[in-house]
Amino acid sequence: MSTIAAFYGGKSILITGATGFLGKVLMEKLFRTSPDLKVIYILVRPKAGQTLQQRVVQILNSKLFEKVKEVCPNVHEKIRAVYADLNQNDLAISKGDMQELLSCTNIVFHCAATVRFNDHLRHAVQLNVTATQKLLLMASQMPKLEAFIHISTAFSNCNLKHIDEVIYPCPVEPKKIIDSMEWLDDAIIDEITPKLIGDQPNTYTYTKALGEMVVHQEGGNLNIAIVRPSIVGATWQEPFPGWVDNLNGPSGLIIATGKGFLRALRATPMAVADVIPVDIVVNLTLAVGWYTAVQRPKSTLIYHCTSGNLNPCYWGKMGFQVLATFEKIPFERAFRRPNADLTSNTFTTQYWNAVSHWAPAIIYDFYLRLTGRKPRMTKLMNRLLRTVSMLEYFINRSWEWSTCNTEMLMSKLSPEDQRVFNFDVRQLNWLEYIENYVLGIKKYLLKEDMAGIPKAKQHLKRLRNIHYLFNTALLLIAWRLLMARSQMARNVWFFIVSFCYKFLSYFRAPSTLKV
Ligand SMILES: CCCCCCCCCCCCCCCCCCCCCCCCCCCCCC(=O)SCCNC(=O)CCNC(=O)[C@H](O)C(C)(C)COP(=O)(O)OP(=O)(O)OC[C@H]1O[C@@H](n2cnc3c(N)ncnc32)[C@H](O)[C@@H]1OP(=O)(O)O
Ligand SMILES: NC(=O)C1=CN([C@@H]2O[C@H](COP(=O)(O)OP(=O)(O)OC[C@H]3O[C@@H](n4cnc5c(N)ncnc54)[C@H](OP(=O)(O)O)[C@@H]3O)[C@@H](O)[C@H]2O)C=CC1
Repeated sequence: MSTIAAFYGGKSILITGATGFLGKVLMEKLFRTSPDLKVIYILVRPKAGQTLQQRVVQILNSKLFEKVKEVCPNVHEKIRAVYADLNQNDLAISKGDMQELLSCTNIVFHCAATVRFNDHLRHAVQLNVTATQKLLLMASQMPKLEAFIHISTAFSNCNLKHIDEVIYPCPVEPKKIIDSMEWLDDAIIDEITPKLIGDQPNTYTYTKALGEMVVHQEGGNLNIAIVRPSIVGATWQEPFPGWVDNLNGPSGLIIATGKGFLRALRATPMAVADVIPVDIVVNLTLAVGWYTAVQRPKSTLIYHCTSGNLNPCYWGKMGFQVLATFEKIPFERAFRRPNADLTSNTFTTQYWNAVSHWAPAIIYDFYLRLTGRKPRMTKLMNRLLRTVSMLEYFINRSWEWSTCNTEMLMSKLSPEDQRVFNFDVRQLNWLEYIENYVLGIKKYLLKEDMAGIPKAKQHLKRLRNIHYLFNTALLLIAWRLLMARSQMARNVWFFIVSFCYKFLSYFRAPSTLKV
């Protein structure tokens, strides 16, 4: 019997961000391995016209939860969706709900965050810093609380090259930032944002670092731990390989490449692609929850959930494998054949942008206009290249994260727990993982049918022929223009033609003799 699974039995667990990518997988694993847990409270806001209950039903009816329904048929009775908006000062939790949460909660997993790199600083501070502060205040009033697990990111200190499992000081105190956001207007915040974030690449990593500092400063006597995952990718094994449901991290770019929109990327092939499967993050998080509650470490422990130092994969290899997978499992209705280059300098990037991105988009929009349709490709390309530019920072650098606490925790797990809550990234086979990732994107994100693969392959063949035809026509036109303008080109052409003629005559002569 798994000690960790048994630990969560009978517990009341509070999860923020449970409707997000990580939160859903966390909830799924909890229900699957500890079906006898008492209740999972999730802080949810209504979204996209759906009520809280509709959102919960949608999650429970998804493929991700199929196995859960087998082992925990009354799962819907064990989820309690609590109305909350972490952007509001009081988190918008009703008095009654608040009382229940305060008196019952045993474990808190704080996953909610804004993960957008370009979010306005005020909003990013509100969600990633102020909300964390408010949750800590709530946690300090929970008499039954055993552990508070805060999910941060391995990139919260990405301005450093080597990152230890410690909290690094922030140039400006989080409290001062929180206060200033209350009275500064948006225009002034926009103006000071670059100065405040300093050598951090965006408001996301900056506010996640502030969030950690808040945990450190305001955690008081709480039993807290911080988990820092790197780039969270599709599931590796559980509940099944390749599950993913949003465009974040590599997923969006894999789609853009598979559909033939993205044909070149400024990336360093030998930089480490520190991707970590979401089920590994969840397994570590649950093990951390157990260890923090049971062992009550004297200080706040930080756990790096990264792959680079134990089982590195590189962007070049990853890109190569992604492209190889498209040969076997192509996406439907591609714009062009998937084939992308990693470029390493600004000049070649601009060249490829002009030739491989803008030119086809402009030609296609011209064709759409000619056929009476609305042009859309240049707009899409604009958005894609803006997205790529935001991600470039992370695919042109490598970081070293120490993983002492994570390895220490692994050594404390029983063999059964090491199996059920496996977070040993050394066991991961990247080639297999990437193939399943691409397959997962096709099935769960793009919702494409596997039966359509032969047709998709046929479509790619047609695109390849069009490509060859287009290139041949272009070459002939260029050559014809050159011949018309340059005597030298004409001389070269006649030389080649007469050479070929002589060559052929030489072979024809003996064969005539034989006859
Ligand atoms: C040795 C030599 C070998 C050579 C080998 C050669 C082979 C070469 C082959 C190369 C091919 C390469 C194949 C592909 C391989 C994969 C490459 C992967 C690169 C991945 C890089 C990932 C880096 C991530 C780093 C993360 C570090 C931090 C980790 C965290 O802690 S946070 C979690 C990550 N967070 C995110 O990812 C958020 C990112 N999103 C945003 O910040 C924003 O959404 C935005 C991208 C800035 C855009 O914001 P906007 O305000 O402009 O718009 P909006 O958000 O409304 O979205 C607009 C539309 O764009 C869509 N979209 C959103 N996100 C993405 C995305 N990540 N990718 C693509 N598209 C995205 C969104 O859906 C909107 O679409 P619409 O609804 O249709 O309008
Ligand atoms: N994905 C990644 O690559 C990485 C993620 N992380 C960290 O993991 C955690 C989870 O990330 P991930 O699951 O990918 O992110 P998602 O964007 O998928 O999920 C974010 C969650 O936060 C919730 N949320 C956002 N704003 C509010 C709000 N105002 N009130 C209530 N809830 C809100 C969202 O709810 P709603 O559904 O209503 O929008 C959603 O449940 C974050 O802390 C992130 O920093 C760390 C490293 C990498």
